[in-house]
Amino acid sequence: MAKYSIGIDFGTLSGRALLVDVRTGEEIATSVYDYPHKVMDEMLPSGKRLGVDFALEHPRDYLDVIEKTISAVIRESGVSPDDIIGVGVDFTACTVMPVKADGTPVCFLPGFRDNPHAYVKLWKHHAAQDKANKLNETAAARGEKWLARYGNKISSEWLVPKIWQILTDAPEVYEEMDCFIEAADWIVWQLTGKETRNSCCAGYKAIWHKQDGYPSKEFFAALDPRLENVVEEKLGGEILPLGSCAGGITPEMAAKTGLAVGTPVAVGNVDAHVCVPAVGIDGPGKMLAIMGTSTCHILMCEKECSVPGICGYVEDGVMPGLVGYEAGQSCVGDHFAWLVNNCVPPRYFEEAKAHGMDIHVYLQEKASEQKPGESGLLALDWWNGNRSVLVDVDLTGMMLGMTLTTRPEEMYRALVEATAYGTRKIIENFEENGVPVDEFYASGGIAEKSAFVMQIYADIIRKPIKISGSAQGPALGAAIFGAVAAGKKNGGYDSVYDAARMMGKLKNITYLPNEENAKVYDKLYAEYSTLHDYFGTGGNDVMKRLKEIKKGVQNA
Ligand SMILES: Nc1ncnc2c1ncn2[C@@H]1O[C@H](COP(=O)(O)OP(=O)(O)O)[C@@H](O)[C@H]1O
Ligand SMILES: O=C(CO)[C@@H](O)[C@@H](O)COP(=O)(O)O
Repeated sequence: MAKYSIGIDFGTLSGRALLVDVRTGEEIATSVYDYPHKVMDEMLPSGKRLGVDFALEHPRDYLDVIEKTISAVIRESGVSPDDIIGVGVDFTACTVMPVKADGTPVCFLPGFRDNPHAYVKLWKHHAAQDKANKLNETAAARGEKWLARYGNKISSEWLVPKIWQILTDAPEVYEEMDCFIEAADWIVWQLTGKETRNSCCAGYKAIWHKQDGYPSKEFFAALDPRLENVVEEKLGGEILPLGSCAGGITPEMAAKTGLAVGTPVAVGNVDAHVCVPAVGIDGPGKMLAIMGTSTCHILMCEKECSVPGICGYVEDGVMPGLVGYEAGQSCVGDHFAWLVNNCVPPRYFEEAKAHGMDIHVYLQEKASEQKPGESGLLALDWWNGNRSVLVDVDLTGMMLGMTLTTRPEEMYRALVEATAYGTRKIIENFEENGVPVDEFYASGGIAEKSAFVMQIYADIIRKPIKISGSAQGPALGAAIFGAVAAGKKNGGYDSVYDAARMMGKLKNITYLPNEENAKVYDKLYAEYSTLHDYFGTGGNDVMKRLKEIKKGVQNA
C-alpha cells in the first residue's frame, strides 16, 4: 500500500502544500494560496504608514494557507488521510514574530493591531540595520568567537537585530510577548499544539550553536542591559535537530485540514536548506542555488572553515554529519520584477500578450538575440542590498553604460548577468576559503522557468548546472523531512540520506558553459568586480550617503 507525506512551503508571497509518494517522490497533488496581505512594506492593514526598509507579514495569511491547501491536496488526490504518514514545514527565514505563551500573535491582540512591531518581521525587513551594525561592532570588540561562524558579520535580516529593534522602538510589544519565534516553528506549534524550535533556524539565524548554545548573557547585556536574559525570557526551550518529530496533528487541526489526528509533524526547516535532499544531494562539494525572489546558496563540507561574508555555517545544519554553509543574494528575481513593473513600456506588454507570452519570457526572448557584452551595460545586483559577500543592506543598485538607444530587454539581460556575477563572487569566496564547490545545482522558480537565465549563469560561473526535478523544491524537501519524522516503522525513513536518494530528483537537463560566451563574461566580470569593490568596500560610500539623505528627508 502506497504511503504519502505532505510538504508545506511558506514563501515570500504565497504558501503551498504538496502531497508526495514517499517511495518514489512522485508529486500527486499541489495547492497554492497567495497571502491576501502580501508583503506589508508601506502600510499596515489599518493604513498606518511604515518606516523605511520595513517588510512585515500577517500571520492570519499563514493560518489560511494551512486550512485551505492541505484539505485541497487531500481532496484532489483522493488519498486516505490514514495513508499520509507525515507532514513537514519550511518557511522563509529569518521570518520572526512576537507571540504570547499560548502562541497567539501579539498583532491579534486588541491594542496592538496598529503597532508595526507586533506583526511578523519578514526575512527582508531591513530596518534594523543600525542594530546589526552595533551588534557587529560589539561582538568584534569583545572578540566573540562565534562571529567567525557568520562570515564576521551578523545580517540585519537575522533574529537578534530584529528583536533588539522591537525592544528599543516598541518596548510595549517586547513586554507583551512571551516569546519571539520563527514563523516555521510557530506553524509547527499551530499544527501540533507543542512549542518547538528547530536547529536550522536557530543555528543560521539566531546565533545558536550545538555545543555552545546562544551567545553569553554578558554579550547580550553589552548590547543593551535589558537584553541580558533575552534567551530565557523570549527564545524558548529545547532546540531539536532537523528530521525529528515535533508532535502529532491536534484534533482541532485535523478537523480544519482533513489530516488524521496524531499524524507526525517534523520540526520546522528553512525554505532553502530543506531543498538540498529534494535534488538528491547527499554529500559535500555540491552547491545548490535556490533561485527565486532572492537566492540562497547551500553547500556542505566535512570541515568547519571561516569564510568571510557568508550567512553562516552550522554543524548538521542541512543534513546530519556534515557542516552546512549558507550564503545568499537578497535580490534576484525581485530585480526582474522591478524592471517589468517600472521600466517596460505598455507596447511590450501588448506585444507579449499578442504572442501569448508572459512578459518575462517575452523580454528574455528579445534579450537572447544579443551577444554577451553587446549592450554595453553592466549592473550591480544590489536593488535590495547585498547579503553575500558584503553583508550590507545599505548598498543599492546601479546600472552603468546606458545611452539613448538602451532598451528594456538589454536592461533585463544586464540585471540577469549582474545576479550571475554575484553568484560567481560567492562561489569564488567559498573556494578561496577552503570550501570546495565541485558541482552546481539550481532549484526554485527561476531555475524551473528560465533556460535563458540558467544558460547565462552557466556561462558566467563556468560550471555545468543541474536543475531540480521538482518545480516545488522546498515543498518536496519539506515532504522528505515529513517522511523522516514518520520514520521507517510508519512507512517513511529513518535517515534523510535514504529519503533523499529515494525521493530527491533532477531534470534530465544540464546547462553547459559556452566557452565563447564565457570568455567575454570573464572580462565583464572583472569590471563588475572593480565596481563591486569600489562601491561595496569603502572606495566610495556614495550609496550610503544617498540613503542617509533619503532617510533624513523622509523622516522630516
Ligand atoms: N520567466 C521568468 N524568468 C525569470 N524570472 C522570473 C520569471 N517569472 C518570474 N520570475 C521571477 O521569479 C521570482 C519568483 O520566484 P519564485 O521561486 O516563484 O518565488 P519565491 O522565491 O518567492 O518562492 C519573481 O521575483 C519574478 O520576478
Ligand atoms: O534567507 C532565506 C533562507 O535562509 C530565505 O528564506 C529568503 O532568502 C527568502 O527566500 P525566497 O526568495 O522567498 O525563496
